Amino acid sequence: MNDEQPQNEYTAIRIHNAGKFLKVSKFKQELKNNDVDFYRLETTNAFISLVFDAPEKLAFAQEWLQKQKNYQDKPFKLSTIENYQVQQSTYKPNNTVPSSEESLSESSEPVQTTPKTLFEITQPLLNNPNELLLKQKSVRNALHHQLTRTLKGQTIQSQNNIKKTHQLPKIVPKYFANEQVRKNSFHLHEITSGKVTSGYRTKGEFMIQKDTDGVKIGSFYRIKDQFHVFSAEEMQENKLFPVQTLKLLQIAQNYFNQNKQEVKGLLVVKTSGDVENDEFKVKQMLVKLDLENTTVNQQEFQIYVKAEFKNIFETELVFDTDKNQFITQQLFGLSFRIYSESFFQQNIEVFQLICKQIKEYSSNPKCIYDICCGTGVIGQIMARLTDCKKIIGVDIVPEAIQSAQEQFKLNNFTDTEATYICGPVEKHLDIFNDCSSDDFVILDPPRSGLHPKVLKALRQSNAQQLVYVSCNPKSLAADLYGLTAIDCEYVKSQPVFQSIPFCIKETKLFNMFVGCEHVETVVVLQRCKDAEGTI
Ligand SMILES: C[S@@+](CC[C@H](N)C(=O)[O-])C[C@H]1O[C@@H](n2cnc3c(N)ncnc32)[C@H](O)[C@@H]1O
Repeated sequence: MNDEQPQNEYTAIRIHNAGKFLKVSKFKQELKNNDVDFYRLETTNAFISLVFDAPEKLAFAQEWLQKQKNYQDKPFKLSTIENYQVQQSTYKPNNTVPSSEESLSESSEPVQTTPKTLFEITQPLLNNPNELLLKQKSVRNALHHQLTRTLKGQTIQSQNNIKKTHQLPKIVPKYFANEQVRKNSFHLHEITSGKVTSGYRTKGEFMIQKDTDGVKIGSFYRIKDQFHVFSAEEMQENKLFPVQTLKLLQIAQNYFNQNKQEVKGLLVVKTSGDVENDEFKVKQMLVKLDLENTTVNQQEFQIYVKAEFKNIFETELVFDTDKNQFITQQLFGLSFRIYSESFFQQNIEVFQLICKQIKEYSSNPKCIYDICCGTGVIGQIMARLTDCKKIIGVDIVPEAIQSAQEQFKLNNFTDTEATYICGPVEKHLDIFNDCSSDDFVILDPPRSGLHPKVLKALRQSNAQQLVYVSCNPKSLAADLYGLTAIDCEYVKSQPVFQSIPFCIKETKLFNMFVGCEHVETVVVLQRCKDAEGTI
């Protein structure tokens, strides 16, 4: 593989639909065994991209791919991008643009996008006119694929560190066995988008490295421990981060360029925005610098950037020199403190649309369960919007719980009681013991989804309605199976669920991550009438 950024013409290939048919690790191994190096390998839900610096390398990859089983009948599709230029944007694509959802079906031609820089390869849907259609398709496929496998008795596994392999269900869930119901549940005909399409990302993580070759600031896309190096132009081209984030990277780069010491670390930049106005404005930033093996004086760096920022942007810049630093985000008349360690939603505008949608599903709840609550934002917003008098929130991150508690006090909830618990929800299952049919349970887990014990506790509780907010359709499908299956052996170590299952009432998509392949899915689940899964 090339260590340096290439300067000449290259050929990039995209393998569409690869996820289903191609084992990426095997492909990489094959390339490696044959000394075929490539500049970049990017895997997304929609496709895999590679850049080769010689035609014979591309030819080898193509030939190997052609030979793969299934290639001829249900293939992954291949598209090549000739004369791909890394530095200048001279590539004029021969685009194949599907005009409707239909044309994105399995048998359709591949969708080509227009990569102008390597950075665009890492953000494959940036400026793609078919972004929304592709996202719908990818979520639907992920959900269908996982659930269909389950129905066939095959094991399904979610992408996580908790192993969730479903065993053959004893009784096929009646609910999913009904083709019509299945279709309706996942008839994801639209994605709700916001107006803001650039500069929306409230958090960026960037590697910083200074060695004998100079300063590199890059993204997390790593190949064999190398990470992509931004040029100044490429940084400008990155449409996802607010301009202040990019300026901060430049300031950091200049600073470390002038500084003699070697540096290796991670720069985390968080911003809060005000999107009630039409224009997305970055109000505050929080910067955390984790430096490894370095002699650089952290304090010096912080003071420097702070001063620069005050002058240039008049932005209040807060440093995480101690654990008590935070930035503040206003939402629905409430404010939330974001500490460096706590999660906060990446796209504030779309998050507000999600909250409004969740509100539609609730009807005067007695208690709101905010599971994986982070800074308590969803639970507190829902409590305010529904005038609910009780909140129970759980999150594993102490700073997030600290923030939730502080905010609850500062947000002037009168006559409302809140209990925030710090720890993994799977270790606090007793909170579901008192759950009643009037309560509203909101689940917003990390990408890995919920622990099987949580699903089991929910099924055995009296909860009637759940809202599941997910950023990963794979773990969502696995968890939906656990919540809706009539009777299944979840994992060998878990007892068989013998409780009334939930059924899926509605599934909605939100374009939370514009330009990237990720999408936020909100699913409403309703308790079935009986253990047989009658809806
Ligand atoms: C997608 S975020 C949602 C946070 C919050 N609901 C919000 O809207 O900002 C997922 C949250 O789950 C928390 N988390 C991860 N694993 C957890 C676990 N086992 N138990 C409880 N919380 C967990 C993370 O700390 C993170 O705050």
